[in-house]
Amino acid sequence: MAQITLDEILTILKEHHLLVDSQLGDLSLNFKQIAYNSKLVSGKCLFFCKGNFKPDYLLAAQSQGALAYVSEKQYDNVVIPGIIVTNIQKSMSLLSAAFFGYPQNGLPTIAFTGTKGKTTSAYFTKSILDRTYGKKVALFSTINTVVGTGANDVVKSSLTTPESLDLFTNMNSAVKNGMSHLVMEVSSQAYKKNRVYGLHYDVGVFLNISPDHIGRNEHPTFADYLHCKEQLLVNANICLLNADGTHIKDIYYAAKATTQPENIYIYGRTAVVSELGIPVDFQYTSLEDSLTNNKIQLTANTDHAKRLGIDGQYEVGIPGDYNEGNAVAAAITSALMNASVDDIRNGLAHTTVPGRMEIYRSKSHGTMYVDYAHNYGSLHSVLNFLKSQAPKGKITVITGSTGDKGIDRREGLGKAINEFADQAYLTADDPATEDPKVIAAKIADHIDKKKVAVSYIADRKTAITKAVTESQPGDVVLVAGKGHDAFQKINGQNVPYEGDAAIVANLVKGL
Ligand SMILES: CC(=O)N[C@H]1[C@@H](OP(=O)(O)OP(=O)(O)OC[C@H]2O[C@@H](n3ccc(=O)[nH]c3=O)[C@H](O)[C@@H]2O)O[C@H](CO)[C@@H](O)[C@@H]1O[C@H](C)C(=O)N[C@@H](C)C(=O)N[C@H](CCC(=O)O)C(=O)O
Ligand SMILES: Nc1ncnc2c1ncn2[C@@H]1O[C@H](COP(=O)(O)OP(=O)(O)OP(=O)(O)O)[C@@H](O)[C@H]1O
Repeated sequence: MAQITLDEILTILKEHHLLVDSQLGDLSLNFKQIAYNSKLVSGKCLFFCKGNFKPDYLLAAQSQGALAYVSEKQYDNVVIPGIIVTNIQKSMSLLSAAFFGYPQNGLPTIAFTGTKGKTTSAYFTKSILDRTYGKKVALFSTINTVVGTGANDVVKSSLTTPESLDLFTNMNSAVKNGMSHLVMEVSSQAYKKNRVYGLHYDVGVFLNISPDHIGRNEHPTFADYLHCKEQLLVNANICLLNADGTHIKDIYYAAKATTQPENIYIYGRTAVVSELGIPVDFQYTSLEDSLTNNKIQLTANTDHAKRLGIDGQYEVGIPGDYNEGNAVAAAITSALMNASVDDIRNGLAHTTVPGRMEIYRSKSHGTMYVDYAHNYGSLHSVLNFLKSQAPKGKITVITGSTGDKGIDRREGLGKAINEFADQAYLTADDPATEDPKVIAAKIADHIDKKKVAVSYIADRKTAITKAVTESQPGDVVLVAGKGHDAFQKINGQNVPYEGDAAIVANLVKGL
């Protein structure tokens, strides 16, 4: 049973130079529960005070049975003793891992980071490894959290990378449920907020980086964003890097600082990483690239890459040329986890990811795509691909941009629409406390209206319906940004929303 003594807590905190003061005396005191939300406290609990915390929460935790609290400051409104630390997030992560007996030791873990492609690559990898390990692969992704094989072991995720205490709770469940591996996404925020502090991965994959998540509540600068993402490599035994992205020099040096070159693998479309003057370990080329799928040739160039024995041709079941790179990352990662070539082949050919390049065909209208693209990098990639595949069709984009975060996305979405679309219906996408019409106007500021017809339709479903029903054979309609999200975030509330995919699926039935 999970538990932790005061002795162990203080030792860990001292070792990591986190302990300021402890008001507890009895070192054998044993905590049977840990929590950071007062609503979840039951008996013999160690309670963490973190984030936008109010003293009343601690009072509530005390009345529910908390024995002590960990905090960066002392609270005088309670009688239970405090353990005062310099960093609550780091402390919570280390103590959560210890409380559950370090579940990561029983669960080989593959972690993906990158501005784009984390979810897709994680799904490709799970699809392959599930074939090798009898569907026993746990998954912590933006979409779902999978900790076992039963229906109740799959839940919708609320964050890309969970809060540390939840992360180790889920890892512990996965181990208890007999899962063989964990595939997880690690966001830059996870490092910024120390949600994965102290966690080491068997394989860490760096997919790409482009400006995103910079602004209030996220990263102050691009350098900070890059630094946070690179922490994944510092904490991985084997590093896998994409040579085709930007900042490869920084990324490679970050990997090399803590990992032997023998355990670093680089993949890319060209034979040499020009910025570094070294060969890629794996080179891939596109053999086919259509609106429905891709075919790639994968070739190992270096000795340690050749040892994995995965040279060959692979079909990739999700369209979009950028998904070829995601598939290659998953193939190499899975080979490192001993997947066979057959499992890689079948896994890549038969993966679907909810809300990522989902295709809906109509009989007498255009072809509709529902995709999660919501910044410049992703919308550019998707539209570039769709335009190359349907050069004569009219391309209509329905999108909005989130309120209260990712402000720079508005310019990026406008630019990508301007480059490739013929028409845009701007609408709401999680406006939070902002006016979606004002957000749409910011996107529209970066679109040349002489080139692209732009209008604002407040209701997202109305905008989608108009675009889909107006489309003609050969046209492409891209509904971008929300995928299967079943809510719109408005003024702190999750307001129920049918979801882009459900709306489009229903519409095409009658067309
Ligand atoms: C800025 C930030 O990182 N905030 C995160 C943080 O919030 P917080 O610590 O301030 O917690 P809070 O929810 O404000 O509440 C304060 C504390 O009071 C406690 N409480 C609250 C009410 C009560 O009655 N009793 C009580 O004890 C809460 O449990 C909490 O511990 O911890 C919360 C979970 O415990 C997160 O939900 C929340 O993420 C915010 C909402 C969020 O969405 N962040 C985004 C930017 C994010 O992290 N995104 C990345 C993906 C980015 C990417 O795509 O790359 C992600 O990993 O998801
Ligand atoms: N390697 C890639 N390069 C550029 N764009 C990509 C790549 N992979 C996916 N995309 C685009 O980004 C969107 C999101 O993909 P995915 O969910 O796999 O990425 P993510 O890193 O998990 O994203 P997010 O951080 O937004 O959750 C896709 O729907 C697609 O439009």
